[in-house]
Amino acid sequence: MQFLLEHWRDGVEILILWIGIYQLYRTFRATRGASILVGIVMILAIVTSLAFLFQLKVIAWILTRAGLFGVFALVIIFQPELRSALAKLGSSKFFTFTKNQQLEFTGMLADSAIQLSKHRIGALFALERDISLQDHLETGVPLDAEFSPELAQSIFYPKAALHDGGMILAQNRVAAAGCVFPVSQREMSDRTLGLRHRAAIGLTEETDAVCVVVSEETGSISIAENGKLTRNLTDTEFREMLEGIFLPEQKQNDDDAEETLDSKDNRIDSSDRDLVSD
Ligand SMILES: Nc1ncnc2c1ncn2[C@@H]1O[C@H](COP(=O)(O)OP(=O)(O)OP(=O)(O)O)[C@@H](O)[C@H]1O
Repeated sequence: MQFLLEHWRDGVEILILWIGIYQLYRTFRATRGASILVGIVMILAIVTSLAFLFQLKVIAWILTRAGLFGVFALVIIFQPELRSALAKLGSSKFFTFTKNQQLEFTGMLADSAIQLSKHRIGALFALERDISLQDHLETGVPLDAEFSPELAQSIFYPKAALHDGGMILAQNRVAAAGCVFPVSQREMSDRTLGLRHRAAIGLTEETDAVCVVVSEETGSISIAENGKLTRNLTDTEFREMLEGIFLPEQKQNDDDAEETLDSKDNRIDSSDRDLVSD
């Protein structure tokens, strides 16, 4: 009891630090700087342990003094992530969308891409996830507008001023249009793949964004994720894939419901067979 009374503050401190470090890790784990941070922490941990183990006083002294510069270095390395985290603090990133809002947005995006495809209007959408697309947003025209299929159609209409380039969707809103994305430099086996599709692959190689491409030439719809392009999706496949990415639970429920129906059908089928054989 005496021990608890004396040391409860230490426990609270450890808990606060643990929560803080875990939240930092969660914020940065999906970013490009995450591997750099892990590398720096590992090197620092090894060198510090060696310095204290072998009583290397000068190195230990340098490490303690270098800590301050280390903080500056981290601020510079994580500048894009910090900037977007601060911007999101002021906006609504911490506001999580309800399932219904997400379902509505995904449905609207699917409707929009299918409409564009029917009219053979070329389009490129990039959907921001954990990694900020701020750098790419700055290559285009910031909009911060509510998304609607009509707006997408007006923007990608071939004679419109912003039809060239990609549209960035962040927080279920149109963040910008006319943005230039990095074109994938990977050796493509398919030489028919033009710049719009390669830009979708390039952006999803560099970030965790998901891209939707509508081909002007063929009207086909493709989705790029993690640098992989899934092409020529039918309307149903496209809707299902979008749902699978943005509403995995919803998709799972739908699949389960379908499976239950299928198994019921199978049961009916087998009983029918019995009837026939009898
Ligand atoms: N780096 C880029 N970032 C964003 N959009 C781009 C980029 N490069 C090209 N685009 C868009 O792609 C259009 C050119 O597409 P291109 O015909 O080369 O590609 P594609 O993949 O064959 O597409 P489509 O099937 O629609 O013709 C440009 O008009 C421009 O709007």
